[in-house]
Amino acid sequence: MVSFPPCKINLGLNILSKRPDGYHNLETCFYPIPWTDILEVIPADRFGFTQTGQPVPGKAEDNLCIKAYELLRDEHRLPPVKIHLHKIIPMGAGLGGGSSDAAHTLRLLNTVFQLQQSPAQLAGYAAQLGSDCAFFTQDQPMLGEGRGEVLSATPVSLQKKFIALVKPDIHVSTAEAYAGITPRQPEQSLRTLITRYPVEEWRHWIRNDFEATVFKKHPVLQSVKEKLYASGALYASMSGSGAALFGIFDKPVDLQTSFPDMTMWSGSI
Ligand SMILES: C[C@](O)(CO)[C@H](O)COP(=O)(O)OP(=O)(O)OC[C@H]1O[C@@H](n2ccc(N)nc2=O)[C@H](O)[C@@H]1O
Ligand SMILES: Nc1ncnc2c1ncn2[C@@H]1O[C@H](COP(=O)(O)OP(=O)(O)OP(=O)(O)O)[C@@H](O)[C@H]1O
Repeated sequence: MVSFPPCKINLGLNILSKRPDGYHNLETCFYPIPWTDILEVIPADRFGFTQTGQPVPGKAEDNLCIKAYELLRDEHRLPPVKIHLHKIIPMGAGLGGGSSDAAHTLRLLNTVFQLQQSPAQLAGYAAQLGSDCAFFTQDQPMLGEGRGEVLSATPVSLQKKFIALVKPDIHVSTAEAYAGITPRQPEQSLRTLITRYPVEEWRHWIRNDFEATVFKKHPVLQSVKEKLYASGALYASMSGSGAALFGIFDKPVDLQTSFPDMTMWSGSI
């Protein structure tokens, strides 16, 4: 069985406090974007994992698809499977591609072996694999709190808007980005602001707390954000801990000439 794990953008990202377990409490709005990997899981005589597309850094056995399989195998005595991952979503981008692959491996296994796990149960497993993973057990925008795994519905919609994602050739380590942050409590919660104001006013109210430190280290990212606004974006921001940025437009734009050397995705959602 095949699925198409999407990526996410973060509409706002407040890093609220550092926790005793080393993680940070945050507040964000995850929004799914159909820039996808391709993932196949089939029952087999012995376990196998193959990977094409962009090479994933690290050892194959550390791939989050394998970690996801091992988690459910141990809990539900699963038989062997063959997993194939075709990697398209840029890595080190703040787009959560690895997290999405992990969550979608859980979802495929749930379907293929009829495990009857509810979305909430799958989200519980996903949270053991990474803070962003639980979101990818859902197919709709969600507010994320806690370390990102405490999810609640939000009416935010970007339907009829045009989205462009730009990934400069810079890799940002999530752990390193968190290490550079001084947490803060915003005056008003993202949950309130994001529904109170229209997209064109978000730039005055909604921010990504990673931008200050990550832009300082990689000034080209600041210039990409400025170019997105200069091209007519209603709102532009870095996603997660970077290095991808996105712009939200009210009509299709051709940004290929503005960002000739960068990996891009654009479309309506
Ligand atoms: C930046 C975001 O993409 C925003 O959605 C996420 O918070 C990142 O989530 P993720 O990649 O799933 O992160 P994890 O794999 O759980 O953690 C990687 C590292 O990031 C840091 N980390 C992550 C999430 C969080 N809420 N607080 C943290 O401090 C920790 O140092 C952790 O060791
Ligand atoms: N299936 C996978 N796809 C991508 N990366 C994977 C995968 N499995 C393990 N990884 C490891 O996770 C690292 C981060 O990948 P990912 O694409 O999730 O980063 P990201 O876009 O910065 O996401 P996030 O914002 O969730 O940290 C990779 O550099 C790689 O070492």
